[in-house]
Amino acid sequence: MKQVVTCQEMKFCDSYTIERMGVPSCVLMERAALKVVEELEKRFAGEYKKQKILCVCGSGNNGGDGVAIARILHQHGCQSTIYLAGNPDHRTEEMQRQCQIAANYQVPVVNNLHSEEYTTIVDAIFGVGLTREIKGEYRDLIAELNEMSGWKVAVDLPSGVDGDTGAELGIAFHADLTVTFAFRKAGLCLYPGRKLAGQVIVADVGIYREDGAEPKLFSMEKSDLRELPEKEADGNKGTFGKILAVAGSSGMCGAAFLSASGAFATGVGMVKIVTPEENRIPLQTMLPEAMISCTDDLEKDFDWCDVLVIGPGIGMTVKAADKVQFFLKKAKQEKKPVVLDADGLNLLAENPKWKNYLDSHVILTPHMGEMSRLTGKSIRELKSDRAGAARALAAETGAVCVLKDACTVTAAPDGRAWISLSGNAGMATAGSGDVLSGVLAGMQAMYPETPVEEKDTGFYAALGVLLHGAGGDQAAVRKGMAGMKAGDIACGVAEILKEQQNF
Ligand SMILES: NC(=O)C1=CN([C@@H]2O[C@H](COP(=O)(O)OP(=O)(O)OC[C@H]3O[C@@H](n4cnc5c(N)ncnc54)[C@H](O)[C@@H]3O)[C@@H](O)[C@H]2O)[C@@H](O)CC1
Ligand SMILES: [K+]
Repeated sequence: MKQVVTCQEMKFCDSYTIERMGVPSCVLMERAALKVVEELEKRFAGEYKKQKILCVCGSGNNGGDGVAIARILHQHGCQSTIYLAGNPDHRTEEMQRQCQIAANYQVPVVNNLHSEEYTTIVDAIFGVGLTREIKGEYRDLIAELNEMSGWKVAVDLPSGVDGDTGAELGIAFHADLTVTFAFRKAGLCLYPGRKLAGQVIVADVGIYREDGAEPKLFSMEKSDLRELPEKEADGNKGTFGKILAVAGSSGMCGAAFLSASGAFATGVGMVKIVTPEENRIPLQTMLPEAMISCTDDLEKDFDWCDVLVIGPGIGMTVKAADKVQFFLKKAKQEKKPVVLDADGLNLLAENPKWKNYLDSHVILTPHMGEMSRLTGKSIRELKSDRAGAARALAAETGAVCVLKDACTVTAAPDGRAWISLSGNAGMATAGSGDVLSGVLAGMQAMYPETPVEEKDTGFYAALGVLLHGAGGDQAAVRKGMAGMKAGDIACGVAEILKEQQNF
């Protein structure tokens, strides 16, 4: 789990290091430039002298980094060239200093992008200082750079990417590699910024969080799966968790099957599916390991379980609504963990009073459409700030919000949020969310000894999202992104957990 920062937080860390700790700004810039040069030279390897590198620099400190990069490459014997964009009168003090040093070393400066064919283009136009939509000259410049051939490297952020939301502010540089400084910026984790950045390297330039501020935003990578608890050697099917999946309706038993499969993949002891009678035979045939309950004795089913999944394929009938309300109410009274998914969320949107049943024991798993119904906001608005939207719903309801999208954000009511870096486009397939609901329930069951009020439900949910994404990546390796189906994700989850075991 790594800290992720907003542009404002990054600027604060910069100025804290410079003003409070007394590290000169030009020292940080030199380190930043050296780190980018190191990455460039790794790639150039033996072909070093043949490289023709164009560093395109803006008038802020991102531009200063670019000029310093060109100068260091020049000193190393590379053919590097500077292109200066923007108004010279707007240059920061650091940028002016870098221009002067580069002039002292006679680093070539061009004012025509096409005076030569370049092997590498370095984008140092805007970094965390980008504040508004890119227009006019800068827009034309970035469009032209995107048309040029050569390896594309962005300094700190691809110019045009909003470092907080990942949005493209008018236009953005399309990078193959982004070397970002000190911390990954949120906009490099969220789409489209994540795609525009290419490979991301976080470089240590000597800027740390030393002000004692609590980090609030994190990225989750596959290596974080080591946080998963080990399976107790002396456990039994009772201690490994009993999941109740309130799922499926007439003609919709697949959702129940997939949700239960997701739960089983995480290693839970038992799964019982509460579903209409007509689903009994298909479910028992497909998944004989699951117990099926088709009675109206909901009280008994509730008492049996440790964790509930409510909603996959349940439909929007009055009967379904009664069931959802019953289980939500009981879970609130008895503090049992709940994953509320799919039609469970649509029913919640239709019954806003049910928000009284929500608390930190509940995980809401809306996709963008369900989130739009729950909040009344348009999908466009939600997509413009995914982390903000997830946090707002968590704060409003007191529940954990897993906002599902190409990059899923999990937010806890206390303001912490986690962005998952696992997963792939092949997971945008029917039933993928049903599997996730079961995986999330399984994650909550992995900590049977911890009372629900002490459980870090948000973090476990974020781990579950990461695991589901890693399972999807595994499925893509085996079946391909086009051919993989939701059931393959559940198998992938089991395989990932197998990798974690020392067996
Ligand atoms: N000493 C420091 O503070 C360090 C800064 N570093 C670099 O400095 C960058 C931040 O520098 P700055 O704060 O100067 O910001 P930037 O260099 O990112 O850009 C700021 C400039 O762009 C202008 N601008 C913003 N949006 C615009 C738009 N849409 N169209 C036209 N002009 C626009 C601003 O008015 C300002 O002149 C970081 O991303 C990083 O690359 C690194 O060298 C590490 C140390
Ligand atoms: K840049």
